[in-house]
Amino acid sequence: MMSIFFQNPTNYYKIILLHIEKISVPWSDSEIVVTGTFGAVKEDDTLICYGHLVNHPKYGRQFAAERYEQPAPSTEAGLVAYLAEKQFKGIGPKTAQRIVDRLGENAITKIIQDPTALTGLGLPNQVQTDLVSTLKQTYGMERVMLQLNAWHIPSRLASAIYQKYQGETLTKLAEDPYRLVSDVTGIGFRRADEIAAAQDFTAADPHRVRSAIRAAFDRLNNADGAVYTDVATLLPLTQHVLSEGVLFPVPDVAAITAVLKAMVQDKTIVSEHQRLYLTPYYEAEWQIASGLTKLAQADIHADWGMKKVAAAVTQVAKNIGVTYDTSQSAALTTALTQPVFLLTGGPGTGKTTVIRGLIGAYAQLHHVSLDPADYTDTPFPIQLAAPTGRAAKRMSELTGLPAGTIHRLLGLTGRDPGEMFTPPSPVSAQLVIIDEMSMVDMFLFRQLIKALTPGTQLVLVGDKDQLPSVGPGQVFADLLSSQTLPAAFLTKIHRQAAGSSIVQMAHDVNDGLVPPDLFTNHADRSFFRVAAEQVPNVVGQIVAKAAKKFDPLDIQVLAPMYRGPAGVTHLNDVLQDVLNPATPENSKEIVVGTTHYRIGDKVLQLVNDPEHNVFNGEIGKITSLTPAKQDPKHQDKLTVAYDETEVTYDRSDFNNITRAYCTTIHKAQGSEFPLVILPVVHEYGRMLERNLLYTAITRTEKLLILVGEESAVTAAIDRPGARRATTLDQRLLAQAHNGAGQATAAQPASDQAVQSASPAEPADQSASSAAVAGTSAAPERPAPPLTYAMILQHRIDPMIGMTGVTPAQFMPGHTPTEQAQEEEG
Ligand SMILES: Nc1ncnc2c1ncn2[C@@H]1O[C@H](COP(=O)(O)OP(=O)(O)OP(=O)(O)O)[C@@H](O)[C@H]1O
Repeated sequence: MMSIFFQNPTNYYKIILLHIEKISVPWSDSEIVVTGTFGAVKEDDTLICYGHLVNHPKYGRQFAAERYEQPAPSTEAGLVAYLAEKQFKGIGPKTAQRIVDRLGENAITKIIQDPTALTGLGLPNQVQTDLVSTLKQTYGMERVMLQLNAWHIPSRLASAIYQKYQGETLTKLAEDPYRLVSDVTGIGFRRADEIAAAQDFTAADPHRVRSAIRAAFDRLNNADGAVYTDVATLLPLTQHVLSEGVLFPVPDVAAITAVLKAMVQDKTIVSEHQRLYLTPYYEAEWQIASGLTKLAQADIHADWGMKKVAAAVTQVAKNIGVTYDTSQSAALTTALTQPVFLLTGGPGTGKTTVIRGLIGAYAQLHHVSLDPADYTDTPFPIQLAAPTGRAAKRMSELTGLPAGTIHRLLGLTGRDPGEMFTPPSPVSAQLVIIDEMSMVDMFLFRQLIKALTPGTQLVLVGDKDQLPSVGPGQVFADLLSSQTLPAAFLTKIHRQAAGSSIVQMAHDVNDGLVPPDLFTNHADRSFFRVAAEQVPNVVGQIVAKAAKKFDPLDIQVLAPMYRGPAGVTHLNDVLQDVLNPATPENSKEIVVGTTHYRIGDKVLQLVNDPEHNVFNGEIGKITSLTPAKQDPKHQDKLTVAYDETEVTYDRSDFNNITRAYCTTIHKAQGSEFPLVILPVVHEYGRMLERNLLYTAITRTEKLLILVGEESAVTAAIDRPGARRATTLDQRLLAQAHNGAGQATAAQPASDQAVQSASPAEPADQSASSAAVAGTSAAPERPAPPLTYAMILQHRIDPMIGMTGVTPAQFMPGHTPTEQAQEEEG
């Protein structure tokens, strides 16, 4: 028996008062409040709930059910009574008895699966239709929820699954439980594997192997930023994924290879010259290359003659008050006259100064006003954008013009992964300038390119040596290394004139040099030699002292990773105690996992949220906080003040923020801070790479304090970051070799990039299965020496991790017997 206090019809969350028959936790009352996700339960139902006792701030002790079971009517009499209930209109005890006599104890399942099972029982049509639909709506869902519970799927995920597949849930999961991995956020290969095991799937079931191959790609694409892989890397990784599902033995290589071939055949995977791509990645590269080539070949009506351009540059230099150096002037001239232009350079080389000049000279040459007030009805002709909110804000401050995130420019929310695969809103601008290009991943860049119309000028600015994007690809580095687009590499340091030794140090580190004075203290930088275990304590002391001189928002500790004693999480614990300790005056807290938030805490926004005008990378301060027990609606709430906005978060949004006394170096990209404190210890392991150190150093505006082990710093400088496995540079070269006509042909309206790539990459798809099989139907197109050499230089040994596997195993028609013969022979 129960009373339902509350139910949310959209996610099946319910609060129920249950009369207790039996309970296994200490409880003295005869009733208990239970919360959780429940199917269509009724007041006289019996439920078995699994979960734990919790202490609700207002309502006290309750039982939080993680899953539940509902014993189905287990006797014919129970079933008759159930079907005779008033919810089934037109069915009384006699009709119910007839149904059960005909269909037996499994009557409900039989009716749901095949409504014609009721034919011949003399039920009026309307009664029959109502019965089937009520059973499907209620018992159908209930049955699904029960089954999902039986597979130990937590209620939250169970309701997400039901919402996705509705009445077809069990049929779809019987066919292929692995579809959950791509269809429902929060379900990975291992959980799908458990459902498969419960349904008697076999270890080498093609759905299972296919899903493991996708999971292996997913790890390579997202953890390593790779766009493609090869058989020798993919097979052992797939085996590793398969071995994580402890319920099955690991299938042999032949079974995996067979599925891999099938995936190539059905175009889930593209195989080209021994490289394997998930098709969307392959297509994205071609679409970027052909879209960019089209932009680069469009007429931008910039044929004023060099004299006029030079005059505009001179005028703008005068207005800004600089004398551009030779490469800066050349960069400006090219940017003004070319449809697509790339500008790269280290810190202080004048990238922003060139952008400012470009905007001024562009306005002069095109006779456009730079006053946003003149554009109330028409879009501003120059659009400035950057990948993070902070970088956009900086861009706006330095140029005096409006700037926003790329997401905002393209109308993307940042919340729905599907939006990267649907057409973006077109961008109506004459000139688009993107800063911090090294942070832009291939899918975001593809959306940008798709949103631009040929005739729009595009200027991409960044520092190619900084960390590549968090997402897959290394777009900016590839665009530059393809040498197919007009580009300028600024190398002369201008900021040094202001007396900064940090900028020079950054350039040295980037060149792989250990500056001789690296560990001596300067006015603007110092080094604290400490052992790894002392780092948290020493960083805490430095920050405590610095907080007397600096606004705590201007002090930024950076570390490469979250875990470990010198990792972001532990340093945040230490620094929160230093900068914002719990005191009797500041005792209100909201606890999220192991984090305790208090008023005054410095926090970082982790995702783009255009709705609230706050973006990934922005840092703010908690200004008010209401724990649930003090809120009239019993909800935890906290408000964060950012530079330009205030955002209130409730519990469902708490994952969007984290403490920011210390942040990862990746998250700090696109931002600069007056004081940077940078621990560097061997504990960071393989993350200690040159471009990571370089990126961290270049976040500093005024003062840099390094803390840690000298040998860890020199080790990082000695270790250049690995090149990501991408082929965008080759695609651009192929487009460039094809000329204007081919570039247009290479991007048909339907975005059939795979087929469209044919002129440049003959028989891409027909070569596919052959390449997996180890032969190449398509002759290897000789790549220009620079790009090809780069790829060779970083090429992974194709047989790494393949002990006991021979290349012959990938030959057509290979069977284990053949392999045995080859080995014996
Ligand atoms: N040609 C020049 N003559 C004199 N000063 C210059 C020149 N170019 C740039 N500067 C100055 O050098 C400093 C750095 O320039 P700028 O900010 O444009 O570089 P940046 O490449 O954008 O640097 P960062 O990537 O670190 O932001 C600025 O103070 C700028 O005014």
